[in-house]
Amino acid sequence: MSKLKYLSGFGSEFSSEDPRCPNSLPEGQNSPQKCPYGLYAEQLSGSAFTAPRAENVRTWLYRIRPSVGHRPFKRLENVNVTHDWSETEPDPNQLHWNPFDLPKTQVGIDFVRGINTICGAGDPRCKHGLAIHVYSCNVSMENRAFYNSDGDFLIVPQSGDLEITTEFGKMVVKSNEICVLQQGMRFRVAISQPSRGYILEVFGRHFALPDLGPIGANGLANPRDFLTPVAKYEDLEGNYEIVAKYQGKLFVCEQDHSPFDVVAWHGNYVPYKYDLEKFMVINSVSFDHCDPSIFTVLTCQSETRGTAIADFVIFPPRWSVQEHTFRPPYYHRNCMSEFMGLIRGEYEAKRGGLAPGGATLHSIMTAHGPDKECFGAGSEGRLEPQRVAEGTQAFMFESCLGLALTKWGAETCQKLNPDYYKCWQGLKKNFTGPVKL
Ligand SMILES: O=C(O)Cc1cc(O)ccc1O
Ligand SMILES: [Fe+2]
Repeated sequence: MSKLKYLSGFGSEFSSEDPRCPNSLPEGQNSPQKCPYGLYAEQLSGSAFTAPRAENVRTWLYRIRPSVGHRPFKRLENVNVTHDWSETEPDPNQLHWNPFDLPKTQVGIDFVRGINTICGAGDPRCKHGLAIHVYSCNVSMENRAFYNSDGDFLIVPQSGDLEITTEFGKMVVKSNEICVLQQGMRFRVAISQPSRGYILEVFGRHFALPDLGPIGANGLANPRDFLTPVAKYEDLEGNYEIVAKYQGKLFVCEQDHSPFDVVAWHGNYVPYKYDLEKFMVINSVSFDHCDPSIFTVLTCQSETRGTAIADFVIFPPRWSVQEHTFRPPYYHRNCMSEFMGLIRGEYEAKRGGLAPGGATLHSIMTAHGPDKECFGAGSEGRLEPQRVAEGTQAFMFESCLGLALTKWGAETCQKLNPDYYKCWQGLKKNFTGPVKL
């Protein structure tokens, strides 16, 4: 496939026309009596009409047919997507999942069928909460599109590239890149090999770049490195399925044409992708271990100041130079929930304890931190400047909410490691005792 073009920027007002139809965007107004090329105008609203200007997001789509021309939705059964947070009993233990399986069956499982909810909290009806899923698929979505009424998907591919066709155009998202498909945006995922990854879903609020405070105007994830597709329509007749995620359940309907028929669009409510290698890492160059919030790529804020429904945080390769410091992550008990995954390599606080495609969950106030080996190496090693996490990429979904496990996450997947707690056993007492008088 030829190299795709993208628009660069975060939160920008963009406009895009498929080059096959020059001047397809109406000039000077959104809804002319007749749109150029006989297109239909349709607005996709991502915020209340009356949201403050800084948070007001919407896009105008100029399409061959309006989205409304579909037949009725019916429930799609036998899926592992759920927002029923009462399926299992609460569990305050440290949890560790071995890598989730790629589909084991000869039967084709596409991206939508391959979504399995692991844990979450809250309710999309109240526009408050989140869900964490993994996906695992072995075929492309054919004549099938998906949209999420409940919130936004932040997708973290772990293995396998995703070629994502959206109403706005196409984007290819590789491992070590992420993408965000916001509420309501229709998309289709094509793959060229069995593929697996993680999904962070937030209900009713959008991801934003974190404030930089005294860091200044630049750093962490820079806005220009976020890429949005350019308009590219298909004019295809034939049976097409639209799958909707609505109030935590999946529904499917049919229509007689491709929904990817947007010839031109303009607005600030768009899908985007980001290459994690572009992250400008900031850290202590003197002493002590900074809190991992310095590695926040995107945040979805709650109504409580500075407190996230979900932060997406990475642990990228970097130099470690701190003096007279225990450099690895500290021992920790947190008022937030910490779900971690690994894209590649190993996680510094748990070499071998977390494998690519696996996960851990350290829930609210659940004690966690470096394993025995890491503590030993971190307190004895020579503190020269050192590259850490080379060739690796761990990440964390951190949330102020208490997460409940689904039945799939706790049992069906059969990936929970009952021996996880053992990595902290045998942390021995080093106390030298009181001063001898
Ligand atoms: O390893 C973890 O679980 C996440 C984590 C990272 C860090 O840099 C400091 C504390 C912490 O809990
Ligand atoms: Fe922590």
